[in-house]
Amino acid sequence: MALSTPDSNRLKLNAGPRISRRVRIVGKIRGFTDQESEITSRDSKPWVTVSRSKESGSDSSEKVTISFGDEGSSRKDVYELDNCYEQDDDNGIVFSREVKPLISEVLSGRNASIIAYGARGSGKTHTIQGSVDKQGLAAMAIAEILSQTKDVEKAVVVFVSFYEVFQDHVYDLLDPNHPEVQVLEDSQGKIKLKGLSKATVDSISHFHDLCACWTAPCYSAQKTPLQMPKRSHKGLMIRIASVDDIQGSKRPNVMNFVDLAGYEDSRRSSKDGISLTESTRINKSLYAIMNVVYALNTNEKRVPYREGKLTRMLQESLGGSNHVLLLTFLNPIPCQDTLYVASLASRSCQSTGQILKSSAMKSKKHTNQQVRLMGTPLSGKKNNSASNLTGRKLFSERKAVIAKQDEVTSATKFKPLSKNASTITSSFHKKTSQDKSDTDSSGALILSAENEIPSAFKETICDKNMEKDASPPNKATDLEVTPEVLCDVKEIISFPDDGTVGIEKKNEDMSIDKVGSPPLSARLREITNNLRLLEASTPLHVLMPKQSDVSHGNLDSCDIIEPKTPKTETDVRTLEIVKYSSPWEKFHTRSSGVKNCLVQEYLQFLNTASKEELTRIKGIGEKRATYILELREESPEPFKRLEDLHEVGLSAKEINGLMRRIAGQLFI
Ligand SMILES: Nc1ncnc2c1ncn2[C@@H]1O[C@H](COP(=O)(O)OP(=O)(O)OP(=O)(O)O)[C@@H](O)[C@H]1O
Repeated sequence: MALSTPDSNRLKLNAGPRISRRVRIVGKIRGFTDQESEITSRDSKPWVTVSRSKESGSDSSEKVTISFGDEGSSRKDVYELDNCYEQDDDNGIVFSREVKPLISEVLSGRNASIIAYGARGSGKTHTIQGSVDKQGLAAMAIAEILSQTKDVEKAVVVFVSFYEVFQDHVYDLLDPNHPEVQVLEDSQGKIKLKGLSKATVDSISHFHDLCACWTAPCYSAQKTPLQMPKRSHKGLMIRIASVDDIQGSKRPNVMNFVDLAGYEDSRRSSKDGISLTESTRINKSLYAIMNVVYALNTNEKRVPYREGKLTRMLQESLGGSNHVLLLTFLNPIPCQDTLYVASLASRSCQSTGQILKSSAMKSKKHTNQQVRLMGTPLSGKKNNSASNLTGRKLFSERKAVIAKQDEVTSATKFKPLSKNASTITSSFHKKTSQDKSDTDSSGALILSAENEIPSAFKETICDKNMEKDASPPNKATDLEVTPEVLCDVKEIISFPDDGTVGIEKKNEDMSIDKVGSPPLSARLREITNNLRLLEASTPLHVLMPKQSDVSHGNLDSCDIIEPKTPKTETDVRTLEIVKYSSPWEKFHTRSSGVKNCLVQEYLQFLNTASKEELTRIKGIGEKRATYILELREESPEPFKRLEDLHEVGLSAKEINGLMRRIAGQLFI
């Protein structure tokens, strides 16, 4: 439509360090509730602290770090965000600094989305929807839009739609019957929301009246009242169009407000008594959002919109030159879920699209290493302590495990999974009376299966010694050899006909221009790996013939003279020559290998076995087996690590017990 051109009236949202990232990630620490105020003494140190660089002050163009934990605690977890609003900052401040500039963008022809993400009870609803005595961001935005469009030349119409996404089904909240909304894609790839009502808004009081449906109980598609879903995503879609544009069937500009369901570790028994399956699904949809955020911020070629209904629905507002603001809400009192939420948000915040973009073009694997490095939490400044977070893939739930200093450390890797693309095209001709919105009746509906499975994080255990100093990711000490790096190492070995081991190709990736040049640690890593390979291919010592053999002029001795590579043990994972200092060490190392093998076999079994076979394993009953099959439908290989078994409700202790039983059975 373009109420004005996209480039006019540009706000400085992407200025400075954020230039290459599409999603701005901003924290907001919830204010204390009355109850919390009572139990928290005035003098006690806050659990969440925000550190700003001296130069930036409260300037929102500089990044901030947030840290969790007591001042005196030996463990302090520190994360970086684009900005963070503190407990006393009210909705008005967040609106004027973060949302208002986006309104100008929307009126300039772009779309914008404000997404509230956080643990349960972290203040998302209070900020987005508001409360009886405090206006939320959504209402403030409507008031501002109405005010800014009041006097424009062309008459402008503002429509609103309210919806709820519950268990991956979208419901129209404006319609009292709450019918299901279908998310369709036309032949041009445009998203159509079939069945989503819209209402024009001409005043803020009118908006408040309409808004009531946001908090009203939900009904099923069969029009029977459902128990109020406690954890669902709630959205407001504001569409702004000039009368001319409506007549010309131009698409309106959109501003979305999404109040996501609160994140809660699904292994904890929920207060609402919702089932594990439900809880896992909710979290999965949150991961879908975070995967999209990550992909956008790292300039991934493919953004996994299809991973969730909500991401699919918002697809057109999230990509391209549109703006996304991820408001990450933080509980002010110790909360494991908040740590997890902060770590995921921070991971997307640390990614530097520019570096990734150029390196990704040249070497995807190399890029993966960078993402892994960048996903490592920062070290605390105050006590200079390590703050290490167990990596986790985004599409399945993980408990936020904060490893202690000097304990096993993990780095993360962004691992794209591949799946064969397939596209099924079918015609969609039905246009029901329910179709109140954008559905194009003539459009062919493309039901394309996922071209890709969303990227995922994978845990990588690093060398323990490397972590003694939890250095920033680009320190040269990051020269650990992780399994992922080893994949690269294996790839660069070629075996020419002459039997020599060649090291080639990969160094080409290093010849990247200045802008996109990989960090020093990546280059050093590459060099070190190459050196290791050279070392592995070079005999440690050469067996020389005994003098006496030569002096006897025995022709056979020529065979002995030929230098031979000594028989050494090569670690298949690291391709390094392994020297064991004792039989115990050898036994210990090798039995770990056996253990890993068993784990892999077991995971493969879970990924492929039939229901009957699954139930033969102790600890997997009928219900769990059914759930495993359900998970396999959603993702063909849901179990990649033992920790993935948390998905089916097994605790770490139970997983351990299970593996012990399996190992024990081998000796029966
Ligand atoms: N800034 C604030 N000051 C004081 N109390 C607040 C503030 N923000 C939220 N609260 C209170 O905290 C509680 C949880 O807030 P809210 O319902 O907004 O959280 P939520 O993140 O939306 O929760 P859920 O994930 O369960 O939907 C409510 O009682 C709310 O009144």
